[in-house]
Amino acid sequence: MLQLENISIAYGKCKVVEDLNLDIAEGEMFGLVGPSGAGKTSILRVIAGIIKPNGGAVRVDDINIVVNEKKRKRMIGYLPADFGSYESLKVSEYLQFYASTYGYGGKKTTEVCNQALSFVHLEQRENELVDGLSRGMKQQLSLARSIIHNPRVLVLDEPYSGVDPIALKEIKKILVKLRQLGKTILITSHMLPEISDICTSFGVLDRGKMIIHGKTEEVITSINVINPIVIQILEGEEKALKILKEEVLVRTVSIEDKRIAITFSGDEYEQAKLLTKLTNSGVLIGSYNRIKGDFDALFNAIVHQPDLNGGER
Ligand SMILES: Nc1ncnc2c1ncn2[C@@H]1O[C@H](COP(=O)(O)OP(=O)(O)OP(=O)(O)O)[C@@H](O)[C@H]1O
Repeated sequence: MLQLENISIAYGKCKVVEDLNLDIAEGEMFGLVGPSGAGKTSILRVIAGIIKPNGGAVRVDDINIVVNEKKRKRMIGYLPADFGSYESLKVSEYLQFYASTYGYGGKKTTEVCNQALSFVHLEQRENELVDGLSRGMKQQLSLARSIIHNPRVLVLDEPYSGVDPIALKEIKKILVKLRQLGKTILITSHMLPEISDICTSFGVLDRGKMIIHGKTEEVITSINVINPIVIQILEGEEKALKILKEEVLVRTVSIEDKRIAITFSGDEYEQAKLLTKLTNSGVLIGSYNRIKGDFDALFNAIVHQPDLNGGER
């Protein structure tokens, strides 16, 4: 539904993104993660029409919104990374201003502003000054601004940035509600753990290249291959080692403290089958677990390791 086609972005001579392709299906919440400077904000700015790409197209339902500004404005809602300062502007005035940029006027303005404010749970704050709001509330207000014209696609640049844990929970709830409404959402973050629980798919961007992407479960499974399975053998260690060394999905085998650690490239079914094979051959197993590892470590491993999708880095 939202397609980036050979997108290239450069600032002067500095190429930030080159020939990037991405296809996000309708209703997906796609998380774009990557270290600082990877090019996430630049990509969102291209989709939002803030900057023009040096090459390529951004399509929503086959309409190239890089050239069709009217459709882009109608179809895209954007939450920028920087909130900015709005001295002496009340919450209601802030939203009314953005509503007017979408052509709303009179009663309709009040209606869309109230709807957006209530969607992000800020209806009690309409008379407060924008600059007096907490960072979390500012992000909620920014979300209200991005949905005011009821766009089909939302591009959200680090909506959790700088917010406290309570606000983070609140914002996640709002995002899930938007996903349930069928919005197609592209959200950026520095950290995979922050978004992996709400995104249906995600990609990791490093130096302008998408080094891995896909459905969240699939990506997590493929990332998981770098985590070992640790097997505690109570009886039959020799037999277990023989089986494991012959198993094609087992990449490496090492022994530590009567426990065998293997790197295993199979999914959870193949993992279960291997356990059955071991026990059926008489090996007595005390425990058999895939070390989960934390997402931070996984993220660092992907960003600093060769491309798991097989592409060039
Ligand atoms: N207006 C600009 N002029 C020159 N260079 C820029 C400009 N905006 C971004 N860059 C450079 O482009 C690269 C990508 O920046 P971008 O902000 O897109 O990355 P990012 O992944 O969003 O990083 P962060 O997570 O820190 O926001 C960086 O090297 C940055 O310094």
